[in-house]
Amino acid sequence: LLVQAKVHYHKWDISYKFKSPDCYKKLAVTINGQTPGPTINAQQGDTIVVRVKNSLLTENVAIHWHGIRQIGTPWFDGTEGVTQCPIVAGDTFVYRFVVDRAGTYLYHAHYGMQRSAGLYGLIRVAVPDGVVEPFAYDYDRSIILNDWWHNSAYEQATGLASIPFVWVGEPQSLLINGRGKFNCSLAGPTAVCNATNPECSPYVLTVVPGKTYRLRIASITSLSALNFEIEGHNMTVVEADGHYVKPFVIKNLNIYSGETYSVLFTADRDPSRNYWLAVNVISRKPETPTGTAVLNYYPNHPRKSPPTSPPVGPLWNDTAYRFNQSYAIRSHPDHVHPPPLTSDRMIILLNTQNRVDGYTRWSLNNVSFNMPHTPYLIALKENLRHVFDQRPAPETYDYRNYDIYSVPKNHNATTGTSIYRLDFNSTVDVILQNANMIDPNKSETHPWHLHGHDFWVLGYGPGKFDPEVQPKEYNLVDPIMKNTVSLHSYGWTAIRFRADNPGAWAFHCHIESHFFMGMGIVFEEGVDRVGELPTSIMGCGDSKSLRRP
Ligand SMILES: O=C1O[C@H]([C@@H](O)CO)C(O)=C1O
Repeated sequence: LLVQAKVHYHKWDISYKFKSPDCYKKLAVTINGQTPGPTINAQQGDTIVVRVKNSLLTENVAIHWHGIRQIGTPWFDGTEGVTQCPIVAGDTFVYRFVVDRAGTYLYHAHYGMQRSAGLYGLIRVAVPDGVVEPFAYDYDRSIILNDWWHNSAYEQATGLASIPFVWVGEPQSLLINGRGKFNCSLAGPTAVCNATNPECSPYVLTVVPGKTYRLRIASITSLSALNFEIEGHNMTVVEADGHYVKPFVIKNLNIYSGETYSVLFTADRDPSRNYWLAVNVISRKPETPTGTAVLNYYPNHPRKSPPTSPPVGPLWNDTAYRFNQSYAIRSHPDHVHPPPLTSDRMIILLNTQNRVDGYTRWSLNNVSFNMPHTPYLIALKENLRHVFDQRPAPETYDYRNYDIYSVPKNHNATTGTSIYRLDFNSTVDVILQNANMIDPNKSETHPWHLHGHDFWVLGYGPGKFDPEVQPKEYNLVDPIMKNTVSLHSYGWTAIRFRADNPGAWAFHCHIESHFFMGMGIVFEEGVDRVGELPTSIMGCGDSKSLRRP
């Protein structure tokens, strides 16, 4: 039987609109007038075509399809500066790619700090007809989590790139499916804040007593690590970043920016009342109120407030709690993709906060990433060698002598444009090593996202990674595959992947401001195998002359 893969056509108009997702009116980047944008629904093997019209008037845009590997279409990854030139104001750009694996994914802006302005949404890919998932449920629902600021992404970016440095600070609100609640009495005299605006009425998830729900939960926060809890209901985790998980039961879920999970829960509590869905900030000292939505037991009134106060989540600084949930995630026994038992290369990346010429930056092995504005993919394929530093980026750091628990002895670093060139089809290990920041007694959590691949998560641990010791404890039996993984405070995380997808791929901290401040690198593999680049990705920097109509 030949099953015809479908092609889904979407027409998106990107524009600024006044929005009040948390009751406070501000400018947001919207898709067809909405933030979050429309959900893309498809089936494994389908093709997605998105015709993006940039109607921002004075601002460029690019859209990344987060978790979609872009096999054979590295030019449609949507990463400005790496895989394409920005889509300039007034232009239309067509993305076309295959969603080759069922699961829950995201899309979002990948240009400057634009994502923080509201351009984001979900991609839900169903299994092929006749394929049965390793768990059962009655209904399938989505939850997209975000953090929200009242100043603009421009103001934030300018502060981060200024001397003196102006940090973005904690978000004003946490949003569940694009809705939050700011306390309007705290809004300044010139602000427009209306607590009864229907745009900021809480999201309501209505459930039928006795039924089991699959919740696809995604976090697209700009800064915050979150903890998600359904008051009074345990959850069973079954999927992470598009891979089936050995089911495990939790009271609440730690979710880092760029991660997606599916959890199951059954509406089996006292049906005479409603309950809270709650998100709380973890791993940074919370200054943002709990984000809430309503779990509405049918037939109670959806606006009937739960009689309790919302869950407050775990202690924000309980690092052991977060490590333990990370350790608990294993591949589903019937869906293990065993990793190669050895690797060809080990890259160790020390993550530090630094100063470069007085600016506050983040670095890997003392190099802070500076994106050239001729995209790497074009520079590599067309052999434009002057576009970026051709010397290899640093492979490791002085791990024998570096004290990860102290403020750096010398916090000065340099900026760089060099990349990591990988042998095609080789197996690569990357060790992320966390450390103390410039201020004493401070090491934050960083969610790292790899484009173009899934990786095996071989291990996490507190303290310093020693290449002679920790690899002996890797999980080579049933490690989960992911595209985003957390690096915990003062800890290390080890991942392994096959460099089998020709292209140029970003690997970076998913905290919007941290990537902006240089916390990322680029991998290249098999670029000689990349087919002819579409000229639609060209036109900026040194690719100007390459763009043909
Ligand atoms: O990059 C950052 O800067 C601040 C702080 O270190 C200085 O204000 C913070 O928490 C970051 O993650």
